[in-house]
Amino acid sequence: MKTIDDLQVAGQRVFVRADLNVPLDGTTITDDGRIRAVAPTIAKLVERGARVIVASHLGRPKGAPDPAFSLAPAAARLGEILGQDVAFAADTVGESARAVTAGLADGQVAVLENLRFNAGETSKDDAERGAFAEQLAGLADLYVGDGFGAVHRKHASVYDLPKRLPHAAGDLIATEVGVLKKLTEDVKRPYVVALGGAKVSDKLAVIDQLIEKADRILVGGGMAYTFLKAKGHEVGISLLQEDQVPACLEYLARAEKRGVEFVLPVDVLVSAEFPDLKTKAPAHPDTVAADAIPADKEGLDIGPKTRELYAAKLADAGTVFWNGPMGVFEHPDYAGGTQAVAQALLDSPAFTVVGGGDSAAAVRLLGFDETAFGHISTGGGASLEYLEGKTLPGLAALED
Ligand SMILES: Nc1ncnc2c1ncn2[C@@H]1O[C@H](COP(=O)(O)OP(=O)(O)O)[C@@H](O)[C@H]1O
Ligand SMILES: O=C(OP(=O)(O)O)[C@H](O)COP(=O)(O)O
Repeated sequence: MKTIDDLQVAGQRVFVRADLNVPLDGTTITDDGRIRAVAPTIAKLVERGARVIVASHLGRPKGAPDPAFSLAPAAARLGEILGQDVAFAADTVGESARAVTAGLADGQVAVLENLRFNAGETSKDDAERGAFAEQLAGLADLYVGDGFGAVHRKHASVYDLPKRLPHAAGDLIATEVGVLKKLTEDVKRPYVVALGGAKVSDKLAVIDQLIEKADRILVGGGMAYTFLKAKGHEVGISLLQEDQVPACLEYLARAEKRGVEFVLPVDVLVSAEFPDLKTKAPAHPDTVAADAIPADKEGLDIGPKTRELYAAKLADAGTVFWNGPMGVFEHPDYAGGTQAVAQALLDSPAFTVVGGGDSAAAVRLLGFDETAFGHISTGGGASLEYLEGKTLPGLAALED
């Protein structure tokens, strides 16, 4: 893979595909880790006299503009971090984007509006994605891929655009790949993978391959309920991927056959309602055994016995990869499971990698020192698919 050092960037319009998909409370960024992670690449390009065009997705808007998913707050934060004005285009490839990018002088930076306001960005149709990539290519001379959190997506700005412009990997991608590569080549055992979070359908599939690589798999967060259902338990109104119940049964059986320890929650915190993340009003959850979730309740965190069990399963690890919060950590009543697992990682002698936008944010928001972990990755799904051994579209496109 070429790096920025292989490109002559002075005076050139350089398109940087970043992952500025940060957690927001309205228009307030609650954790800016992903912006800080890509800022050094942008600063390097600025210093070398490039005209930098930064693009990213934020959230999952439905292919049309939606003010709730505007990148304007992220652009403003990037300006503060860089210590210079950052222009913002009110669209991605329209009149505003053309005017703002054409007006850039050497060393100036612009951020485009959310890529996913355009249906072409995420389209499954190659021609539709290609047409959008052509429009993006018209804005720039060079491409730098540095949105590690999105390299597992076969999207126009990630996969099709680098095929149309001279390209290189940014410094964040180079660092992320360097650390994860070590985890695939030289892993100290026992290798424990902890999975949680809410992107259940995406991430259940990676377990298929992880069974071949890990010694122990701990499942919490929204991921746990499809497994509990597979074991025949009532899961109430918890997050559930019904169509993957048979796959979960197969994973459990295969893990047992291969001697991989598969650990599920033994107790959970439940409530009839999803908590109010804005007011953070007390939620008064009940603690119930994992095989006794009431039909009208939803599991929102792992319970105290599970926290102890998972801490014990992490204590003797040689390597830990953790993606996905153990509960709805954004509310204090459901942050305890995530807090306990983060603390167990710090207490274990293992080399620890925490991956994912929300997982990394959780670690910082719960007050942990991020430098105490081996590596905090900006990508959750991306790291998991890398560790699975999959070819990632956004990395393959940079290698071509
Ligand atoms: N039991 C649960 N039910 C619903 N949502 C959950 C549950 N546990 C965790 N979550 C949510 O998962 C989200 C993060 O999931 P995900 O995006 O998969 O993680 P990451 O960004 O770290 O890869 C958080 O917003 C958290 O509130
Ligand atoms: O937040 C992200 O991934 P993650 O939750 O797996 O860390 C990336 O920005 C990718 O977003 P997507 O899962 O909507 O494609």
